[in-house]
Amino acid sequence: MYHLLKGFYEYFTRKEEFSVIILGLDGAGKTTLLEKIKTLYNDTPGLPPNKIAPTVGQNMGKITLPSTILQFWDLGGQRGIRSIWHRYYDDCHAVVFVIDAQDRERLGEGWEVFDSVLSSPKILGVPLLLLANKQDSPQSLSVEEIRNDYEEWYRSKQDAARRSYGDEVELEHRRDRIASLDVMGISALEGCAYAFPVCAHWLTSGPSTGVRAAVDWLFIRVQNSRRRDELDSGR
Ligand SMILES: Nc1nc2c(ncn2[C@@H]2O[C@H](COP(=O)(O)OP(=O)(O)OP(=O)(O)O)[C@@H](O)[C@H]2O)c(=O)[nH]1
Ligand SMILES: [Mg+2]
Repeated sequence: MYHLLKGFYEYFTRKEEFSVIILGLDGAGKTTLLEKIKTLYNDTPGLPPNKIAPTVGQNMGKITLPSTILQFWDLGGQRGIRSIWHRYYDDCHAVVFVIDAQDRERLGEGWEVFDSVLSSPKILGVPLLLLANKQDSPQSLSVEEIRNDYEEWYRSKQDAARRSYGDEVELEHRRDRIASLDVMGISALEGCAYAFPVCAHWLTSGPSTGVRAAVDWLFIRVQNSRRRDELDSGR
């Protein structure tokens, strides 16, 4: 009887684990974000920003939410390290792509890399969140400007492809994904989502809203896509 009850208890209190990969160019703020998430959700705080070095390989962090464990994989963004990203695609349940919204010079490079992630067949059905980081900096582009910049970049890429190949088929299936793309503004450094000129969320919910809102988004989206998978497989 004890074992039966224990089995029931374990079954009903078990936590499902989901993997989230954090991608983006070097210097975008991925590790700063991971460490901020650890600080906000775990008893042991993450590393302070001044102790964070460029990532050579990967960092991992886990947080526990109601009925769910999110396991984050923060992958190094330097050019040579990006070639290992695809190894994580098969087992991930969500992708976060971090853009440095204050580094206008590297936006084009960022979009090139983002676009190759977005169109990778292995993660076509996986929830994807674009984070416009460094919103604490006055030089940063807003969420709207970041979205427009990407759409403009995408349009010119499409035009170039049409001119070269007269070919739209390959680009076409990405259109839906881009149309439904969620973009959020955060400051991984401060944890806050800034609504210029002051952080509106800060006034209502404390200074950690931006990063928390991103984690909430991930929590909801991985649950929803799991339910869809269950329905598809008739469970
Ligand atoms: N102002 C500001 N600076 C930030 C923010 N997030 C990160 N940074 C700074 O950006 C720099 C790079 O941050 P990292 O977290 O190491 O960047 P990364 O994306 O992990 O870089 P790689 O490991 O090389 O791929 C550091 O100097 C951070 O302090 C932010 O929200 N605001
Ligand atoms: Mg890093």
